[in-house]
Parts: sequence; structure tokens; C-alpha cells
Amino acid sequence: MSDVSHTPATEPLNAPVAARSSTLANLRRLLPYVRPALPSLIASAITALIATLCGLFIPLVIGKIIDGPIAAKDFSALWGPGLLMVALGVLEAALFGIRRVLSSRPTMRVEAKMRQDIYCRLQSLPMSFHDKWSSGQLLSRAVSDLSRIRWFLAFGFIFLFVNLVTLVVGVLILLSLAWQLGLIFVGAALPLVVLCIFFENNYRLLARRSQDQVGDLATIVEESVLGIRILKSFGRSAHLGRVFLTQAAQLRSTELAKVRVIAVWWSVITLLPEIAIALALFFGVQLIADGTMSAGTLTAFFAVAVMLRWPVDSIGWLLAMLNDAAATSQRYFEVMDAEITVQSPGTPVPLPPKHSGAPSGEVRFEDVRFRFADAKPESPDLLRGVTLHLHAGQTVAVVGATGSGKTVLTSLVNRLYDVTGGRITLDGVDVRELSLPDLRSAVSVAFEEPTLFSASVRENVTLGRPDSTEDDVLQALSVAQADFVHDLPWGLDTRIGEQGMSLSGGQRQRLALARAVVGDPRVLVLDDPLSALDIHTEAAVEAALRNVLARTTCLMVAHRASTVMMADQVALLVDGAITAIGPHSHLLATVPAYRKLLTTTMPDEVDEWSLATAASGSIELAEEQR
Ligand SMILES: Nc1ncnc2c1ncn2[C@@H]1O[C@H](COP(=O)(O)OP(=O)(O)OP(=O)(O)O)[C@@H](O)[C@H]1O
Repeated sequence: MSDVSHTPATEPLNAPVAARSSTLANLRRLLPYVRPALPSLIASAITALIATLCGLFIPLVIGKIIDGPIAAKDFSALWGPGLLMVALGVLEAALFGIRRVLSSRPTMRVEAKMRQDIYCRLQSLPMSFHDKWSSGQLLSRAVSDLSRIRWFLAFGFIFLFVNLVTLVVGVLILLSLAWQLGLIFVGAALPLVVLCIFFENNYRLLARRSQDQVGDLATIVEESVLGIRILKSFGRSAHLGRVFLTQAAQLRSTELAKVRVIAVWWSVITLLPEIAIALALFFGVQLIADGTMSAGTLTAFFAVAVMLRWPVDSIGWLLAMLNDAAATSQRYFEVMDAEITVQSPGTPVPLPPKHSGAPSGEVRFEDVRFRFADAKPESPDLLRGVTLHLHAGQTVAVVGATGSGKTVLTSLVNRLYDVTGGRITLDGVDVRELSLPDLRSAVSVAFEEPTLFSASVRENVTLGRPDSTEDDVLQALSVAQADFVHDLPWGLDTRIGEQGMSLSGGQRQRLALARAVVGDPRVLVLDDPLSALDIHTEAAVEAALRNVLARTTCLMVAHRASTVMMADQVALLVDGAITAIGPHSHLLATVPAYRKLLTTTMPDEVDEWSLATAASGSIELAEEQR
């Protein structure tokens, strides 16, 4: 638990990932999303620019008032320029309001579209991707990160443009008012450019690190919430609390480092204009004394110079915003660029139709090999030439030592993983030639770990088959012995899963089984889905399941003798290959490795009695006697 995974899990903590691509390159990648919003953003930027320029012209009017009506003591002449100032002020305020309206909606749409796309991408990415990435990193990328991009587009992007243009226009006005004094400001601006580059380099790495650390924190919070029962039981809440605090401290020190960079930057950009203003004042007074400049012009000059303080001061945090958005974009596209290795073929082959009455769903594993992409080079393939034939309607149980690859083997049928050698066919068609929706609606699965979603019982059961009828649902619930749902407060409409009714492990397993069997799937893949049931409920489920299994091809992973006995054939998986196949009784009698496996993994269930019975080859008799 203390080894908190990162981005992805294989990367070392605090890796300087931000160095991989430049800020501009990262921001450029947002263009496809931003393009539809560009007209509104440009309109918003122009509106903000006009508003800012309105503000910038007010000092010029003040200068004219001082040199005109005030110098001439003609107060009746104040009305015109006075009204002009009020009009400029009102226009400035109104335009800033319009700017906000113009940019809000389109930038929210950009954020929503990006969030929608990353969610869809996460759904399409293969299991090999999800095996590697921590949920907190994905959560932060899909939820909290994206608001930074909206803030940048709605505010940072617009004001970077507006403030830079304002600075250029402002400096031109200063030069036109008094070029000698204006040059002092130009001179002060040059070191700012160098400092901008220095600041940008430092801040970029910190922005990226901080966002990664937020993702790590999200992972810890998620793990500690999901695992609260274990943590409390083992009294390890304090331990995880310490891990959390360590991570939080790291995030805090990154945030403080960001603040330090901004603080240094801010001090410098505050100091430089102050020096420029002091020098301009010194020389300005001399120009007035020489008679080369009027008091009104000098007042206007300083009023404009003061108005340029905000555009200069803001550059620091606008650049910070830009770097935060660039880091967000980089993190976002790390997910969006991940390859979807398991997808439908360009021209999928249709599944042969089901013949009513006759079972379909013949599955063949032909010399199937599999290895994880990140397996150590020296380690052998997990599956090394599995050949297995499931006739339509047949039930085959796979038995093997723990970690031998049973779950992976079953996951290859509906392409949660793809084979790395050989092929698997469903009714004669390579599963990779079928469209994924076709394949996944033909192959239903139930895992040992029953995942239920925050939805009603009905929605959970019909997850894979939304078109199921009420009868289908009731039948599936009956097969899975899940009739307890009728006693829930709102029956099938009771909300379960996270934030819903709390169900027992066995109840959850039975609902997951009902979800798998609803609507008579062509192939049923059961990965030890009855492990949490008591023996009586298990026997009742198995009895009801036999009717379903008579019509369906079933590949099941079995750990318990009682489950194995439901199978027509049992395949023994050893060292990545099927080393024996036959009825349970036959294997028990003739294959020592199988017997050893069952007697070591199921000592309570395979006793002397069942061994003797099995040796006689009459498992049916054994069941009757039992
Ligand atoms: N990313 C990976 N890289 C290399 N090996 C992996 C990776 N992920 C899982 N493994 C290994 O692959 C095997 C997966 O086996 P699988 O889960 O199919 O076992 P199993 O037979 O179903 O076990 P059990 O009976 O305990 O459920 C394990 O030995 C595991 O250590």
C-alpha cells in the first residue's frame, strides 16, 4: 500500500515527464477541441481588448482636461471630456460583462467534450491499459484536471492576448506622449522577456508534478475508501493515513515550490516597472522644467503607465495558468494516445445465426498462447499452446493451480485480452473477426468478484442485454437463486451497488450470475462465480443452472469439487497447457496431478469416499447417493 502507483504505474515517482514535449506543443493538441469555440473566444478577446483600450484612453482624456479646461480655468469646457470619460468607463464595464458571457458557454462545451471523449476512450482501452494505470490518475485526468483547461481558455488565453496587445498599444502611447520617457519602459521590458523564459521552464515541471501528485492522492483516497473494511479490521487506517500525509506533504511542497517561483517572478515584474516609473518621473520633471513637456502630458503619461501595471503584473500568473493547462493537456493526451489494441475489425464477419432448439456456441482454442506485454523477457508465456474444444452446449471446467492462468484463459474468449498466438473461434469464426458488440453479446461472463453498479437491480441484471423482457429478468433471478430481490424495499427497482442497498457477498454473486445468464447467451464464461455461496444455496443455484447449461456452451473456472461436477468435461491446466481432459471421475481416477490438485485445494470436498466413487467411474451414482 505504501508503494503508491503513478502515471502509469511503471513510471518512477516524480519523473520529469514534462520535459517530453514543449508547452506550446501540448497546447496545440487542444486545437481540435478548441476550434468550434474559437469564433466566440476571438469575439470575447476582441471585446476584452476594446474594454481595456477604453480604460487606457481615459488617462489621455485626463491629460487633455488638465492642459485644456483646467489650465484655461474654463470649467464649462469640462462637460464634454467629463462625459466622454464616463462613457468610456461605462463601455469598459459593459464590454467586460459581455466578454464573460461570450467565453463561458463555449469553453464549458470544450470541457464537456473533452471529458466525454476521455470517458469513452477509457471504456475502449484494453484491460492491459487498465491493469497498469491507477484509478486516481485516471480520475483526476477525467474530472478535476479539465477545469484548468476551461479556466485557461475562458480567462488565461484571452487575457494573455489582451494584455500583450494592451502592453504594445500602451507603450506606443507612452512613446507618442514622450518618447524619451517611453524608451525607459521599453528598456525595462527587455529583461522581462528573458525572465519569462526562465520562469516558464521552472514552472512547467512543477505544474506537471503537482497534477501527478494530485492523481496519486486521489488513488490513496479511493483505495482507503474502497478498502475501509480491511483497513479498519487490520487497524491500518493510521498507516494509510501516514502514507496519505506523506503524499499530501509532497504535493504541498510542490505547490509551495510553485508559489516560490511565482513569488520571485512577481517581485521582479513589480520591481522593474517601479524602477521605470521612478526614472520616468525624474526625467519627466526635468522635461517640464525645460518646458519641453506640459503637466497634462506628464499626468497622462503616468496615468497610462500605471494602467499598464495590471497587464505586466498579470503576465506571471497568466503564464502559470498557461503551463497548468499545458500540463493538463499532456496528461490528457497520454490517455487519449494509448493504443486501443482490442477493437472490432474493419469488416467484421457476422456470427452464424443461432438455430432454435439446437444449442450453438462451439468454442475452439487452437494452440493458444498468451503473455502479458510487460512480462519479464526471461519468463515463459503464461499460456503455451492451449488446445481445447467446447462443443455447442457443452460445459467444460478448467482446473489448475492458483496463478496458472485460468482467469486469463477465460478472458480471451470475449477478448478482454487478445491471444498472442494461435486463435479462438466461436461457431467457426475467429473471435478477432467478429465485431466486439456481437462477440460480447454472444459471450456472457460472471466473475468471482461481483461488481455491481449504482443502479437498480433491474438495470444491473440487464446491463449486457438492455432489451431483456421482465420474464427474462425473473427467470435469470430464479436461476441464480436471487429471489431475495423481491423482498428489497422497492423490489427490482431498489438501487444497489455503491451508495445503494448494501448486499452480502453471496447476494452480489447471485445477481452477477443472473446478469450473466439473462437472455440465454450463446456462451457462458463463469470464473468461479459461486465461491461466496453456502453449500445449500450453491446446490440450489447449480440445480437451476443445469437447465441453462443444457442450452448453452459454458467455460467455467472451478475451484470446488461441487462446481467441477457440473461440467461435462474437465480440462487440467498445467504449465500453460491443457495436460489432461475428460470427465471429472475419469481424471480423478487416472490423473495423479489432478487428484493431487483437488485433494490439496479441496480437501474437505474430495474425501476418500468421493475418490473411491470416482475410481469406479460413476460420478452420477455418487451424486445420487449424496
Ligand atoms: N501484467 C502482468 N505481467 C506478467 N504477469 C502477470 C501480469 N498480470 C498477471 N500476471 C500473472 O499472470 C497470472 C494470471 O493468472 P490468472 O489470474 O489467470 O490465474 P488463475 O489461475 O485464475 O488464479 P486463481 O486461481 O488464483 O484465480 C498470475 O500468475 C499473475 O501473476
